[in-house]
Amino acid sequence: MKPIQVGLLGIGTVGGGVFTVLERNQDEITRRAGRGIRINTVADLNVERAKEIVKDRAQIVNDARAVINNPEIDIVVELIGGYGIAKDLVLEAIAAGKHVVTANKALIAVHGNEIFKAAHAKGVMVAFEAAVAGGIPIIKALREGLTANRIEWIAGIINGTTNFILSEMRDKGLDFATVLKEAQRLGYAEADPTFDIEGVDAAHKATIMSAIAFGIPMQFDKAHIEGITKLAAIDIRYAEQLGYRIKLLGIAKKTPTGVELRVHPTLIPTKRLIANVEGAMNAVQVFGDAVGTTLYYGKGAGSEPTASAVIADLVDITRLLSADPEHRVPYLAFQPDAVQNTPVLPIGEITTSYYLRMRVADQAGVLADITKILAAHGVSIDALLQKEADEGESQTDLVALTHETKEKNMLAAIKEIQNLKTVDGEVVKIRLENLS
Ligand SMILES: NC(=O)c1ccc[n+]([C@@H]2O[C@H](COP(=O)([O-])OP(=O)(O)OC[C@H]3O[C@@H](n4cnc5c(N)ncnc54)[C@H](O)[C@@H]3O)[C@@H](O)[C@H]2O)c1
Ligand SMILES: N[C@@H](CCO)C(=O)O
Ligand code: NA
Repeated sequence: MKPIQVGLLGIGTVGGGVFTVLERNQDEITRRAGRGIRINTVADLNVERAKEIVKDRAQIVNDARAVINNPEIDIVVELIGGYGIAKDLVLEAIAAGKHVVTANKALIAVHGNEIFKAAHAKGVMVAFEAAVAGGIPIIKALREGLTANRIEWIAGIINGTTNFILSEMRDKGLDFATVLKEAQRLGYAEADPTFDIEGVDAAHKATIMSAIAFGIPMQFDKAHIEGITKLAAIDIRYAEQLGYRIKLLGIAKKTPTGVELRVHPTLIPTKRLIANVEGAMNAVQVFGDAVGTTLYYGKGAGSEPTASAVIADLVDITRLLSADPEHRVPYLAFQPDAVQNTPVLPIGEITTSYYLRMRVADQAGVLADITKILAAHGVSIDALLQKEADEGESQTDLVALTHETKEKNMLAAIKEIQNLKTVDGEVVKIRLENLS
């Protein structure tokens, strides 16, 4: 089948990521979508910069309307940002019968009601997973995974810039202005960083989540918004002493009389998982009456993490356009004819790190014998812990952490180590995963 044709409006940070990831993973994405997804045309005011990424693999134009008016294009992806020209272009794309994907939280939070009305009238889809918490699939979780629940509340660290500022101020004692500059340098901040530090960006995202969780229109103008600019370092320290951490939270809560929609610095008990979300990471905690608490964590910004969410929307739309139910909701997430017979590896072939504990003679040369055996099997040591032998004992515990190695190499090394006269009994082996 002919690939679905996509027009990309804006190839900056996110657009560049979309182009790159779509190309890099095109085989896997096609196996999931049931159809190729091809960027037909890219529109950007900066054609020269666009060329550096696109080369000759798609058409490049400087006029976004040339994309919207192109009858070949099925889906328009808006990655320009802001509520100005982006709003006009999205409405025009809808009027032209295109499905729309956007990462633009400001646009959806402020003009979403109008946009959805137009899309409904035209029978087209508008998807915006990238607009909230970037790469974290929180829209999908709320819209699909949690549909059995009455959602009672949502609380999220949904602005990476401010979380980075608060973490760095606390851990390194740096001042606000220095850390904000660093956040801008790292590309976390909005074009206008007051949106980040004054809580506006978080309020855009909280507004979108409240609408999806409670089935209400977007009401950004009703959100209560406080940023972190008035937060004093002394209060961060006092809160720590009392067992709390201060985070900028976006909160949406259903009450019998209405919905709370608010963004402000908030004390959270330090022992909560979400209190330990540091740096530019995002996390959203959702409480549903049936499921209880669920927590979603990941990168809320950046080129490829955000592209990950944009492309997921492209796959969703491509699947939904399929006439055949089996292709719309593939049982194994990959299309039935694209499931591959990749083998599950026997345990000897897996790769991991290890914690090893052995009982060894407390004498010179033992450690050298053991490290020699490990090296001969290609196992390298990450850390060693050798306890002093207890009073009157001739043996002691030796504990080692290894770098990653194949299990069969580890087992061969352990067998030889156990054969050493200076090693007593079996080597205790526990696998270690860094999960970073
Ligand atoms: N950067 C992130 O981490 C991130 C994360 C989540 C959501 N978003 C959202 O994604 C959107 C894009 O953000 P970005 O960081 O990629 O911005 P960016 O500034 O890097 O890219 C925007 C691109 O649009 C182009 N552009 C501007 N006006 C145009 C016009 N009239 N026609 C065609 N092209 C035009 C610019 O030349 C630029 O290349 C924004 O809505 C932003 O809020 C960004
Ligand atoms: N400026 C935003 C980018 C992602 O939406 C942030 O810091 O989280
Ligand atoms: Na998301």
